[in-house]
Amino acid sequence: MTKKITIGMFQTGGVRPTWKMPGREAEPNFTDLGYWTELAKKCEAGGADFLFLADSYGYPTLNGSIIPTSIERNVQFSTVDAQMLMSAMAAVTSTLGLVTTVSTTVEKPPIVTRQYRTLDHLTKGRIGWNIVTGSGQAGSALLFGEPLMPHGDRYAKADDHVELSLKYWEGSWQSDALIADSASGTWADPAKVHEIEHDGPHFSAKGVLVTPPSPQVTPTLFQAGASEAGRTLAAKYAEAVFLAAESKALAEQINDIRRRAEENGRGRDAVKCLIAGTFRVADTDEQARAEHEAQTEAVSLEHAATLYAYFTGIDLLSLDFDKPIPAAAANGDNGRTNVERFLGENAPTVREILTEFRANGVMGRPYLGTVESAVDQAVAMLEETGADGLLVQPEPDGSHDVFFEKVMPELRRRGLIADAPAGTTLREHLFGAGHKLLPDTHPGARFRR
Ligand SMILES: Cc1cc2nc3c(=O)[nH]c(=O)nc-3n(C[C@H](O)[C@H](O)[C@H](O)COP(=O)(O)O)c2cc1C
Repeated sequence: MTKKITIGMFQTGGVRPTWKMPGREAEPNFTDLGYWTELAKKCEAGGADFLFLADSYGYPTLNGSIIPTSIERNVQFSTVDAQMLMSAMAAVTSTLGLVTTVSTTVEKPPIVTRQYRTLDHLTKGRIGWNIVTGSGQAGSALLFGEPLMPHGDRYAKADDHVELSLKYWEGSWQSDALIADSASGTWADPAKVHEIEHDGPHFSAKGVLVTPPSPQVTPTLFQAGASEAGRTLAAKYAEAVFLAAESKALAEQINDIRRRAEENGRGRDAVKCLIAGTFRVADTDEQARAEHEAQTEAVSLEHAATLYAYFTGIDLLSLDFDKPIPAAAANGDNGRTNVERFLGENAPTVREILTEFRANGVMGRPYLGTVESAVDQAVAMLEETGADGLLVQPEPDGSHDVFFEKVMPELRRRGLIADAPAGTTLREHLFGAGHKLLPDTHPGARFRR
């Protein structure tokens, strides 16, 4: 492989696993600002293109109540608000892209557009929005006191949300509307600041985004959620997608997104496809395997089932372990990616799904072995799937230390990493210097005045 790859670092706003590691309990954790600023500094020093903080209001529920294991073992449970961390991380970095999630099901366009525009200013163009309809939907719906929205409606709402958000970002201000002339006391030209109008199936508005244009105008748009409807949304709006599955399924998803992006007039390369990558390296292949097995052993069946219920609303423990998920259980309105992943011709049994979730969660099999062999596996995965880069998962203690100390130098040695991220904005890191704004082929461009 010769092309340069994009490297994003994955974290959640959740608890760092050191709380349950004897001797490490007292280390700074997710409620310490210093933990987050150090993390951002390390990612920048290590040469990553961006740091992504996943986020959701959801938590694991079944039958209308939180699952006690979630609370007791902290399975997708305690987090802080990831977006609140972004400006602190921006203050201690100067090139690192910063990406976080806001769900289109939960937050409204005027809030989302103002938040991300503010962050785009504060980061000088390094912010990205991960658009999701939201994992842990059942919990999120209960929390907000709303019925669980049908899956298709959630994605229709997401489409409407993004369209209105793009109108605010691209259509409110002409690029030369801001005057800020102290002599005449003129802030902005009223003829060049526009009230946008929107009358969609889920959102209606007539208004102005009052925050002036920021370096990227529209933040770099990411998307996660690989169901059929999720891929449709990605092919229409996303500039980068986060994906996690087995190699064959990933190749199909990536090909599908690229084909649809092309059909939408955006071109096959308009969407950077980034795959979740977990590295588990040790001095020998055997040692890496043994360590991974020991970590898997430490995950109980209840833990794995709680995690699965969070993403899908399905209680695997109530099903026949020796059969695949029955069709009746598979048709729910929670997240679909981790249901669709285990259906079809060679569908695994419930027992096999639980085994997979104990070992690898939603992120797929790790690249396991010595540094060289783990990087070989990652490169093979990139080649087989045609992906553009990796979204690197944390290590068992929640850090990325081994990745930056060992894996990144090996990727560099193989010529897969650029010397430094391109340009100054996140969009340029992904698409090259000069690509600060949405391209003209993006649907958001038609709202420009
Ligand atoms: C690498 C990766 C990161 C993700 N990050 C988030 C996130 O931060 N918040 C969230 O709600 N969903 C996230 N998701 C996607 C959810 O799993 C998805 O929104 C959910 O499954 C619903 O979409 P679906 O029905 O298309 O699966 C992520 C997925 C992947 C693969």
